[in-house]
Amino acid sequence: MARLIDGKQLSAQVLVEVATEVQQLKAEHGITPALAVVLVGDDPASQVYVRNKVLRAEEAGIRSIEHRLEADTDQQTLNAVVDQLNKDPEVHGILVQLPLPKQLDEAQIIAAINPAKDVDGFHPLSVGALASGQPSLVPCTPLGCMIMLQQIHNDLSGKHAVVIGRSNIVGKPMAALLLQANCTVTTVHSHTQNIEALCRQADIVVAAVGRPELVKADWIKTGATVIDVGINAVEVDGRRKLVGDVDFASVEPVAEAITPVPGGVGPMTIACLMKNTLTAARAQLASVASKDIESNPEPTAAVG
Ligand SMILES: Nc1nc(=O)c2c([nH]1)NC[C@@H]1CN(c3ccc(C(=O)N[C@@H](CCC(=O)O)C(=O)O)cc3)C=[N+]21
Repeated sequence: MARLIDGKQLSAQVLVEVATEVQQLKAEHGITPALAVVLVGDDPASQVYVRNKVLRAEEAGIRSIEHRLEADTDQQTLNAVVDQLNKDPEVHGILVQLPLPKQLDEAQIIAAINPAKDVDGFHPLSVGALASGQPSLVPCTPLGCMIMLQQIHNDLSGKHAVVIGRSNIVGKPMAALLLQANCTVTTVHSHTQNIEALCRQADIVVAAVGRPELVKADWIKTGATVIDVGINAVEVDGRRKLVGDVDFASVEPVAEAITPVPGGVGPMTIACLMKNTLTAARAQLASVASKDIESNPEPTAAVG
């Protein structure tokens, strides 16, 4: 029996920590961290995400702002919304829900977000900072996965981690974080030969491809840790149900530890979004303070 890494419980712990620090920021500086979410159209996965996000923000004491735009919104209109949020000193985090309707240029919008408010960690500056080991806002899902892994491994040094999938939002930043934690990292994807054999060498498998129950028991080394990022809606006997990228029933007996779906990585993603909003609010406070010092320098002592 594998140890179950309970994302519901662990995310609740993360949220309590965030809530405590949010209260501190309010008490000491009179600042309420605020997170703005921009949702264009009505993608069903994004709807679930927005609903859960509003609930968790409330629990954390974070102010939450929603901008819902029509599915046929044009680039200029979306840019104007982002620009207004960029300039608003009372907004600390901005998240534009992906995927966007196809008339919109995702890369352009992401690059238009003020990097200081980039709580998704998708801005090119955030991506570059993570890749080069500079402090940055880290994408929420990979950050949540790292917190889950820390429950199982005190030290990830020297572990072989196989990341299945190379998306900008999960696979690539996940690989960067594992590398930062001194893992040996292999990223496998649709063009990889012998995926199963590579996975079987892994101490840690992170599955993030969006293919229902792709990873089977014979892909997994006995005693490996398995993190399942997939959230796939499938029909079983005419009912909609959520399954991961891992065939949980068959893999669970082989693994040392495994995350469930639902109740695994999903809730951690949302908790990390709150964590990033707090981090962004603090950094913005510090940056305002340093600008004040620049514009009002201490009078220099008269010499002589
Ligand atoms: N810019 C951007 N950043 C995102 O991070 C982002 C996005 N766009 N667009 C949509 C996807 C989807 N996503 C989810 C996160 C958590 C759950 C989640 O908490 N799921 C629950 C179950 C949800 C349910 O009740 O059905 C769970 O896994 O237990 C779901 C979906 C983040 N996304």
